[in-house]
Amino acid sequence: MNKKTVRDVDVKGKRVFCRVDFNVPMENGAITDDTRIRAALPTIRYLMEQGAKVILASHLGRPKGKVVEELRLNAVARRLSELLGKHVTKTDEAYGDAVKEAISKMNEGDVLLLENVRFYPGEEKNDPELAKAFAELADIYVNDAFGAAHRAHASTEGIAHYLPAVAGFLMEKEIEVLGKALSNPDRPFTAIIGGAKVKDKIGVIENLLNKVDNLIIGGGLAYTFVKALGHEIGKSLLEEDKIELAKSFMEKAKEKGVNFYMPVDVVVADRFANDANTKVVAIDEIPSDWEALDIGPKTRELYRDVIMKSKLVVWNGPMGVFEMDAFAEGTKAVAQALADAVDTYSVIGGGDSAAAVEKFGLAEKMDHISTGGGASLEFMEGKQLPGVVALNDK
Ligand SMILES: Nc1ncnc2c1ncn2[C@@H]1O[C@H](COP(=O)(O)OP(=O)(O)OP(=O)(O)O)[C@@H](O)[C@H]1O
Ligand SMILES: O=C(O)[C@H](O)COP(=O)(O)O
Repeated sequence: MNKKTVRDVDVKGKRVFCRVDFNVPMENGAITDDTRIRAALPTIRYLMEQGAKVILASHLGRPKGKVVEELRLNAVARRLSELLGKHVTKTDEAYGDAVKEAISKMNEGDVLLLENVRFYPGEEKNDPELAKAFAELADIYVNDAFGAAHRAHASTEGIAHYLPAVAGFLMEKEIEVLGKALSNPDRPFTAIIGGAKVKDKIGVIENLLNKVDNLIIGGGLAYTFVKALGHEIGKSLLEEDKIELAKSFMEKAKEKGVNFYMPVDVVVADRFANDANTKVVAIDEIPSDWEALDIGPKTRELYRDVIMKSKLVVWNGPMGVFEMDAFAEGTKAVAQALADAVDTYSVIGGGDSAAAVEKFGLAEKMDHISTGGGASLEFMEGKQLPGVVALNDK
């Protein structure tokens, strides 16, 4: 990475504004998955050990510029205190006099967590005044929030214009792993694209078609491709206006010599429910009043085979409705194949695929699980991430 990192600055005794992505899933005020908090620990611990005064900032959810009580970061501060084995002070605001006062009391190695930065309308508007108010709190800016690096917000982009700005370890690792996959991949290089909608994956498929040896399609978006081939897809997900695009992707794959894999069989259901009646049918035999909610056993085997023969696999989006056990087998099979393929470097592109790997207890077996859903998608589309661009060059 051609950007400066925490290793390139002297943080001893300095106030460091460190943007992290603590946008964790919560249920009834409790954190249900603390992966993103754990992922930021190496940077936080490093800053503490180097004698910095660590001021952490994050968003949580989408409060749209207003205070939303359930989206305060109090539970996050408690969890972080437990993980660090050290009290983390939490302020009820993200800038201003009370915050400055709290920071003035910090000793070297102390950690303070600011309130949800999205409680302020200026955050998402990247308001320079808010960016300046954040910058006033610190001497150095560290961005370790890869998950929010695709957002040009005051705490992810704006602030970098007013302070020395460097990347944290998580940001560095994410950019290096995903960057290598796109610029210098070990081959055969396979991308597995699933999830709900073609619309969300257009850019990724377009970009990856120029880079991969194999492109595997699964999930709800596969059925627009199946339809494009002229098959009946019953009540399966369809984006009518993307059929032509799906055709053009398949043509482009042929031109480029990319092996394009689609489901050969599927699990169909008579309704969208875990206890629906289900059966496995060939891809050209989907009954008109049923919907395909998972890839079938032959497809699982085919995809496993491709994964096993690959040196690098990037996976984004589930193969079926994995939240329901009845339609989780396809996603599980892909996760299991990646876990079994010890010579294959596996990169999980965040979001639902990361949640699925976690759910199946296979997270430890993956080489890299991105903490960014949208951010890793945009990166794989070949876009520049504003939160990275704004950091100081080496
Ligand atoms: N065949 C299918 N029919 C309907 N829904 C499906 C099907 N296959 C997968 N899904 C649903 O797609 C959803 C995931 O799609 P989405 O595009 O949000 O995933 P993603 O690419 O992992 O996104 P993100 O990374 O932003 O979380 C899951 O909730 C899953 O249930
Ligand atoms: O969960 C994420 O993908 C990041 O935290 C960014 O959140 P956002 O999509 O609300 O900007």
